[in-house]
Amino acid sequence: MSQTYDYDVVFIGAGHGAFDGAPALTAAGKKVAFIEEDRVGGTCPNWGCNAKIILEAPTKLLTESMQSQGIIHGAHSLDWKKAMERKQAIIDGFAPAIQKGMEMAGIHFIFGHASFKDAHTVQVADKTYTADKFVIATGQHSHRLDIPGKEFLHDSKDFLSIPEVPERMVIIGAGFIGLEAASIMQTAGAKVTVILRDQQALPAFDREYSDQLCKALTKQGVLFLKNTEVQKVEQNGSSYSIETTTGSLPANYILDATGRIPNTQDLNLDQIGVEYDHKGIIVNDFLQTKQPNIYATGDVLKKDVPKLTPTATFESQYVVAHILGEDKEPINYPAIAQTVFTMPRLAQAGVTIKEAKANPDQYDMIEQDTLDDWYRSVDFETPGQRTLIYNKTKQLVGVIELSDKAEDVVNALLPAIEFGYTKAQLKRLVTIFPSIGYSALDNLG
Ligand SMILES: Cc1cc2nc3c(=O)[nH]c(=O)nc-3n(C[C@H](O)[C@H](O)[C@H](O)COP(=O)(O)OP(=O)(O)OC[C@H]3O[C@@H](n4cnc5c(N)ncnc54)[C@H](O)[C@@H]3O)c2cc1C
Ligand SMILES: NC(=O)c1ccc[n+]([C@@H]2O[C@H](COP(=O)([O-])OP(=O)(O)OC[C@H]3O[C@@H](n4cnc5c(N)ncnc54)[C@H](O)[C@@H]3O)[C@@H](O)[C@H]2O)c1
Repeated sequence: MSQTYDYDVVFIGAGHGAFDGAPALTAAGKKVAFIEEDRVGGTCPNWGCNAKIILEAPTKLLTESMQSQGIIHGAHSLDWKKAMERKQAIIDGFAPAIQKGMEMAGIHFIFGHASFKDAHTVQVADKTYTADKFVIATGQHSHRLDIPGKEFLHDSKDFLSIPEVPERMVIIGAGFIGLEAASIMQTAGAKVTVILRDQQALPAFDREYSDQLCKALTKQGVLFLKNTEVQKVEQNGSSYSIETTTGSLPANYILDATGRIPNTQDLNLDQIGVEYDHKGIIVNDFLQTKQPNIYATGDVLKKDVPKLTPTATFESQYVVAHILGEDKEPINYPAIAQTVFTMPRLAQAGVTIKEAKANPDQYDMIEQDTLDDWYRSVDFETPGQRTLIYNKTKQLVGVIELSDKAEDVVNALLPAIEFGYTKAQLKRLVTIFPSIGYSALDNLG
C-alpha cells in the first residue's frame, strides 16, 4: 500500500455493490474498509429482494394451493403475523453474517455517513479517512410523492414490515415494487388497487406481456386505475381518502411505489468534481467517475442495464478486477435476466420484442403458449405465454415469458442467450426429465 493513505480501497456502502467484489482485494494484500451508515448488506438482504421473497413464499403456496383445488381439498389460510416473524428471523441473520464474512476476509468496518472532503479523503462524523481509491456503492432510496398528506404514505421498506393485512390497500406506481406488493397482498387477503399515472405497467417489459400480467392480477381481484394522478391524501379516523384526477378512493394502507432515487446526496460530489444527474453517478466504461481514483458500482450508477442485485455483483467484481489490474478491458455486461416476482411471474433476458420488431432483417420471433407443453400442467400452472427470439444464424438471443415458472425458464435459457448457442447445440444437452429445465430447452420452437 502507498504509505500516504489509511487504506488502499474504501467502499462507501456495504451492499452487493461492495461485498461481492471486495474480498478479492484483501486476498491480494490490499487494505480495505467499508463505510456503512445503516445495516450491513444494504437493500437487497435487509429490505429488498430477500425480505420480499421470504414474505412472498407463503402467498405463492396459497396461490398454488388454490390452483390445485379439486385435487387438494380444504381452504388454507395465511397467518400474516407468523409470516412476518419468519421473514424477520431470517433477515436478522444476514447483516451479522455478511459483516463476519467480510471481517474474516480482513475488511475493516467504519459505521456512519461518509462524505468526501477531497478525492482521497472522506469524513465520517468527526473523523477523516484517506484512501488511494474509493468505490461509491451507496444504492438508492425510495422516491416519495410530494403531495398534501404525503406523511400517510409508506415506502417499500415500511411495506416489507407491514404488521397486518389491510382491508383496502392502494399502491401508487406499477413498477416492480408496486406489482410485487400487489400480488402478495391481494393473495394475503387485502383488496388491492394499483394507480398508474399512464397506461402501461412495467415499462421495462413488452407492453403485450405487461398487459397480460395486469389481466392475470385483475382476475385475482386487483383493481388497476390507469391514467390517474394522485393529488392528495386525507386521514379519516383510522383510514384514508385518496383524491385523484379520476375520483377519490378509500384505503387503510397506501404504498408509494413511484420509483427509486440514487443516493448521490450529502456525499459532497460537486466539491470533488464527480458528475451525476437524477439517474445516478456518471462513469466511463471502466466504472470510473470524473475522478479516476473514484469508482461507482451498483444502483447508484447511471446506466442502461437493469438496476438489480446481480448487476451490482457483476460491477463490484469488475471494479475490483480493474483495480487489481486483472481486467483492463471496458466493462462488458452479459445478458441480464430479470423477473417480476408476481404470480404469475414475468421474466425476460436478451434481445427484447421491441428490438426484434424494429429489426426484422436481424431477428425472428416464435410465440408459444406455455400450456402446450404437458409438463407445465404438473404444478397446476395457469396459462402463460413465451416469445423466443432468434437471430438469422439461428442463435437464441432473447426470451420473455409470463408464467408461474418464468424465472426458472429464463434462467435455464440464459447460458444459450449469453454464449450464443443455436437450437442444434442446445439439443446436445441431456437434462433431467421431467423438470422445468428440460421443458424450457425442449420447446425451442
Ligand atoms: C423492495 C425491493 C425489492 C427488490 N427486489 C429485487 C429482486 O428481487 N431482485 C433483484 O435483483 N433486485 C431487487 N431489488 C434491487 C436490489 O435491492 C438492488 O439492485 C441492490 O440492493 C443494489 O445494491 P447496491 O449495493 O448498489 O445498493 P444497496 O444495497 O442499496 O446498498 C447501498 C448501501 O450504502 C449505504 N449508504 C448510502 N449512502 C451512504 C453514505 N453516504 N455513507 C455510508 N453508507 C451509505 C446504504 O445504507 C446501503 O446499505 C429490490 C429493491 C427493492 C427496494
Ligand atoms: N424483482 C426484481 O428484480 C425487483 C423488485 C423490486 C425492485 N427492483 C428494482 O428496484 C428498482 C425500483 O423499483 P420500483 O418499482 O420502485 O421502480 P420502477 O421504476 O420499476 O416503477 C416505478 C413506477 O412508478 C411510476 N411513477 C413514477 N412517478 C409516479 C407518479 N408521480 N405518480 C404515479 N406513478 C408514478 C412509474 O411510471 C413506474 O411505473 C428498479 O430498478 C428495479 O430494478 C427489482
